[in-house]
Amino acid sequence: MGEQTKVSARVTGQRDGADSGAPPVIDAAFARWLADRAGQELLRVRAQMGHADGKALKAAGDKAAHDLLRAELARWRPADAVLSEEDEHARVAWREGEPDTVRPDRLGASRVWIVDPLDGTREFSEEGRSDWAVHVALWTADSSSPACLSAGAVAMPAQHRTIATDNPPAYPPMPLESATGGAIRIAASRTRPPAFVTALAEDLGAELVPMGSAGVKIAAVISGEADAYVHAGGQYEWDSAAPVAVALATGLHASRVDGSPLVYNRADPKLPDLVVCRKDLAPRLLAAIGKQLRTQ
Ligand SMILES: Nc1ncnc2c1ncn2[C@@H]1O[C@H](COP(=O)(O)O)[C@@H](OP(=O)(O)O)[C@H]1O
Ligand SMILES: [Mg+2]
Repeated sequence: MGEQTKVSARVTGQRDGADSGAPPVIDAAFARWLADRAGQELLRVRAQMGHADGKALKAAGDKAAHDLLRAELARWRPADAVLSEEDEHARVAWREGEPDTVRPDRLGASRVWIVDPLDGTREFSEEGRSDWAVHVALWTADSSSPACLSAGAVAMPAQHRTIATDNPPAYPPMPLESATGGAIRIAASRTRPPAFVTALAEDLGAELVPMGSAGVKIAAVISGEADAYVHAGGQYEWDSAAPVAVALATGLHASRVDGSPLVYNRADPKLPDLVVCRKDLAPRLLAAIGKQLRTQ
């Protein structure tokens, strides 16, 4: 009891000390703290620059959030590797047979932070839109967590909310409209939806809900505003790692569109498709997607 009290006091003390710069020691709470910090920085950049030059705003936001995440990870988790969308060589795949000198250090690491400093970059640059997010996930080689994602946080600062694995939202999401007879609501990209998504919606009698940011769409499934998120045609590990960590922690289904598992920290960071939904909906949705893929 005494030891327990001491540990909680230390953790609480560090959390309380966030203003003085000390973040939580527990990875999931640290992920939330970090995503929130980057989110506040993005709000500051947006307020300071305004929306007159969207291209400059996107570049400034990406850089500010990336620099903050990089600096805080180097300071508080110096032994861990990082895979970030904004790193120069992040999109380049390392292949068997290439010299070890070009192998990214994350491939031999046991702990890798997979971060997207600004997901929904396009929406960030558009005035009045709140569908953009900061993603912070921790991949751990020996983790018993699904997909080896041992922590994750998605901050949606313009919506004043953050979801994270330190306090995963309840399952199942409410309201269960599709489970009670309403049409299934499928969240999909506003600008690059899967080629088959309209035909899929027609087949299922589903309603499409266009939104920006993979994190925001998965958060919509977690909160019950949508029943599923379906994506195909291109994406990278950082676009889904953090929200998938939270979705899996709440008990939702998350997989590739062919039903195979999502795998992170691979040599090639491309992870072009996924589906996130309630477990009871997964068999029906995957069967309908399979039908579309076969007719493409
Ligand atoms: N066909 C594609 N190829 C590569 N990346 C894609 C893609 N479709 C979506 N994405 C990425 O997935 C994220 C969510 O997309 P969307 O908002 O369209 O749903 C975005 O990340 P970024 O904003 O971090 O670049 C976007 O770039
Ligand atoms: Mg992204």
